[in-house]
Amino acid sequence: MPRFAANLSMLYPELDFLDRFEAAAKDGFAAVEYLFPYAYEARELASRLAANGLKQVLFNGPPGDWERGERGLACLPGREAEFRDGILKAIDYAAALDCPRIHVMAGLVPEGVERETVQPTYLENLRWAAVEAAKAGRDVLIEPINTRDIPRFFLNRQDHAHELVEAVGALNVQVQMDLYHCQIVEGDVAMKIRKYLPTGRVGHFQIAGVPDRNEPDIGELNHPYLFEVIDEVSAQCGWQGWVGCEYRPRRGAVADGTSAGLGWLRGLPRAARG
Ligand SMILES: O=C(O)C(=O)[C@@H](O)CO
Ligand SMILES: [Mg+2]
Repeated sequence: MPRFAANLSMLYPELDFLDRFEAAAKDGFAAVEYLFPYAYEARELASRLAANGLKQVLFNGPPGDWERGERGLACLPGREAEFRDGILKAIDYAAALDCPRIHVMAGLVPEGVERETVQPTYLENLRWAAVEAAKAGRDVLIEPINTRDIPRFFLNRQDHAHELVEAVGALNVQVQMDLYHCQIVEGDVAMKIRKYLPTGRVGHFQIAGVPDRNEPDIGELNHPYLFEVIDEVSAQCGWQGWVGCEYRPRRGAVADGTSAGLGWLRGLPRAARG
């Protein structure tokens, strides 16, 4: 089975953020990811990781003004200086948390502007981020996201993400393949895993039930089958990454907490949470 990381931005909403580390470890996770570390001192987060024997495997660069709806700066002409400051801050956090990857959110295509118009800005920003991250020994990830959840998001499809990674041409730029978004936008998920994982350009997976982003055993995707596909292809190509559990608990959220909804994980053959 693949190795699973708990997404602490979505799992354990019944707990304060800093208490979610212990909860994930108690549920058997060996790794965590979350959206943003910036509201906390890096040393506080590092001590939570260490106290609970957890690895940090992913977080996002600063997204711009999240409360006002911004979802990344990478494709926004005129925001390059802010983008660069954010990437440098993220690299500092990644060093302090010993986190190998940073997800750089693409941002929204401005109203009335064509996607192609902002692509040069996106590529230029990614190239710059790749160089800075490489100096610090980190990978930069880009993630196609569906437009039902984030209308006008610049990057929606796996093929576009892989074209952009090729265009940047840096070994430390990879695709964050979120199977939830992939199913909503384009489907044919198993074949896309088979197509893209052997390229060495997939840095991380994420999962959630489709369509409602709840536990992976709710909805239209057959995750045990997809995990077998990831296992089979990984065995052939040597992929050793993580699968982030990025869903909003439905089964356990109210009565018993997130743990009660983890039956899908406990039920997997040779369940590997770390
Ligand atoms: O929404 C997702 O999917 C993510 O992985 C986030 O990092 C983007 O907000
Ligand atoms: Mg995701």
